[in-house]
Amino acid sequence: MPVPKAELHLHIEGTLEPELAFALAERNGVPLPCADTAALREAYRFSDLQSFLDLYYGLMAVLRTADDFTELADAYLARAAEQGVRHAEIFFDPQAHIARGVPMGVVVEGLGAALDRAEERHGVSTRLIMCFLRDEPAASAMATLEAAKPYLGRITGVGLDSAEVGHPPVTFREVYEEAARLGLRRVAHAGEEGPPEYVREALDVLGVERVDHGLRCLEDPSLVERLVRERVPLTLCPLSNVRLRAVDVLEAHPLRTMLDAGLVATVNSDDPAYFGGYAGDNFDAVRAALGLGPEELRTLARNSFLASFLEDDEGRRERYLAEVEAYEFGAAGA
Ligand SMILES: Nc1ncnc2[nH]cnc12
Ligand SMILES: [Zn+2]
Repeated sequence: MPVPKAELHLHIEGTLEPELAFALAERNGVPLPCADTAALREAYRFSDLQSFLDLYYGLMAVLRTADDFTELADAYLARAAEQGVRHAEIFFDPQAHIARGVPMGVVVEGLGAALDRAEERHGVSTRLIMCFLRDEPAASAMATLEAAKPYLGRITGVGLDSAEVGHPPVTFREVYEEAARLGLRRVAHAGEEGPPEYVREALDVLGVERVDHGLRCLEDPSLVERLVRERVPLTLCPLSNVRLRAVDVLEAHPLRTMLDAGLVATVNSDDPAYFGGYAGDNFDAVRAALGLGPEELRTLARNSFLASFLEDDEGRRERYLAEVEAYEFGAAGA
């Protein structure tokens, strides 16, 4: 069994495997731009974040009913559990669905049905985090937050994703203030393609508790010092970084540098159907490419639970942490 871990950076729409995309396309009568799953996989060659997002938003058209979302989440949870994920904090992009005529309620109820039985079926505890699309206006994000109000019992927090450069966190100040008033936890993508200044803004203006990616913080030593001092977790996604060309090759990924600097780094899969692997695959890949040893892998697993939003959950975090400390790393998968 792989090391127990929490997955904290996972877009549920990014778990749509080609086989399920074709099955849903047929069921819902939605045309796809590729003839078969092999042709679709061929299209998974990205030059940057935007080239990926174009395909990601296009393929979502197959998701129409609550059952579609339940099936999608259930398939993810099964695969994640196989790779040692014990707790998953799952992003979803409601604006991308509402714009296609799929209402918030369909999405949340559909995902919620899978999450409700995740513990029993897959042994995975879960949280749901609603992301705003930063390349849409702040007013649209605010309307989305309003539309989510009947479902806040199911939603733990808010995030910010989509095309980063040119869309600074400060644009969403009021939306995050309102989210905080509603008692929601706050995270945001920052420093994936955008500058270190966006990471600072996410902390100072949006009040985020974790930074998604945060890779480019390394360009600003005083920011790194602050992230270390304040123990702000970074949810890194190594295979994603290679596929979207944030780093050239996995061997050049700065994960080890970040751990050595004392950053609270975690390893996650982002959009596993598109980037070549789920959480355990990301652990295995960095283990091999960077030569990480058992104690570094244990630190990553420990960090994932420390950085999670599990504290309200009767001792679960402590139980998971105890499992991490007791885990014996072998030669096989992490
Ligand atoms: N890696 C990523 N960055 C920004 N937005 C995303 N939406 C899905 N995956 C994303
Ligand atoms: Zn992401």
